[in-house]
Amino acid sequence: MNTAASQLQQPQPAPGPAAQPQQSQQPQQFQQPASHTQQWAPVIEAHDLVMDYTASMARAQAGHGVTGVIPAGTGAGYASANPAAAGPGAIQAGQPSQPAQPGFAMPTMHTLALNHVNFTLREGETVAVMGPSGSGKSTLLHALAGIIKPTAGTVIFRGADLSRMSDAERTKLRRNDFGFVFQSGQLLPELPAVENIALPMMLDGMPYRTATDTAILWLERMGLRALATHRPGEMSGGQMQRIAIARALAVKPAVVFADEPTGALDQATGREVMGILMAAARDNGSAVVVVTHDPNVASFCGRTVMMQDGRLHQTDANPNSAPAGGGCQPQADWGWPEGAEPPSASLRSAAPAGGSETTAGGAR
Ligand SMILES: Nc1ncnc2c1ncn2[C@@H]1O[C@H](COP(=O)(O)OP(=O)(O)OP(=O)(O)O)[C@@H](O)[C@H]1O
Repeated sequence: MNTAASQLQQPQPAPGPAAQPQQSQQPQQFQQPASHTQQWAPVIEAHDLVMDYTASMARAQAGHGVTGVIPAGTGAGYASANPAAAGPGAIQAGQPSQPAQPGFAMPTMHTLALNHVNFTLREGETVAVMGPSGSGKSTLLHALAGIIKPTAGTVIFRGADLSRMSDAERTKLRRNDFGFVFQSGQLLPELPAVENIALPMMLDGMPYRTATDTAILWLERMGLRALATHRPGEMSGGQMQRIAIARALAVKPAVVFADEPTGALDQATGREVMGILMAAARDNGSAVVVVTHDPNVASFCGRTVMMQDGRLHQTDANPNSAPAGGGCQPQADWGWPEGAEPPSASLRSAAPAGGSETTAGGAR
């Protein structure tokens, strides 16, 4: 990586409700890495999140807001994808919730994609979300990022309740304070790399020239200066992901949400992309939430949490990257931690009903 470019930094807003992204009219400058001493305050706090897609869709179709209240702790009244994990009174998948009435059957086979989840992300912290397919990982990420409105529960970003924001305010929040990296396909195919990176900055009001100058600096940092005028269709998967990372981080987001960011890459490229993502986020002071099936990807993060059947199970500080309690700690070379015990090893063996610091009403 270009040494000078690797120091690409932006001024960090002070944590707190009043913190706003700073919008410079100059290209970003090279600065010293951000201090992490102020990065322990919560940046996102999620309380008692419930996501019932069926109920939310029904309420939306009926023109109601999403205010459903579902009993905490048991998932009572709802089917579980894993009946053994369902609480007492839970309805098994495939069973109607009401006794059948002659001539009128209305099965409600709801599955809670989020079942009373609590989650705290601290400033600058890096967290991996793992778990089986369908366990609710992406739903959690989308709820934290304000992409979907949970059926119940609250998401607080630096003291502001997302559910109390208008759609326009939430859109602004996503644009200014959050960055997104998906598995693939997030780049606009008709724009060259430099404009793909510049676009979110321009949407935030930055003049074209300043935004593209800043984008060039990011391209240099990514080692992709030569691809500035290339369109996504002319790039490899790894190159596209590096462009996507630059685009996500160029707006100085407080939080980067990454959903399977290496899912379409081979292992070596995935390792490289994760190293770049984490180094850039660290230098930016951005917190990161990574949804992944890959324990090697999770091992880049300070902490791993495990989703199963809509519940968030135990948290596990990754010994190779952060002290207990999480936090973004730079690794020696931002490669795979050598000889690392994947955090998922212990998580995989965790009993679904084990103590959770993140399930509503559950003991830490
Ligand atoms: N838009 C939707 N409408 C209805 N149900 C949905 C929707 N999105 C997800 N679900 C359901 O919510 C549950 C959780 O899905 P989610 O995508 O969050 O799981 P995941 O853990 O991210 O899965 P994967 O690892 O396969 O991506 C699943 O049962 C899924 O079918």
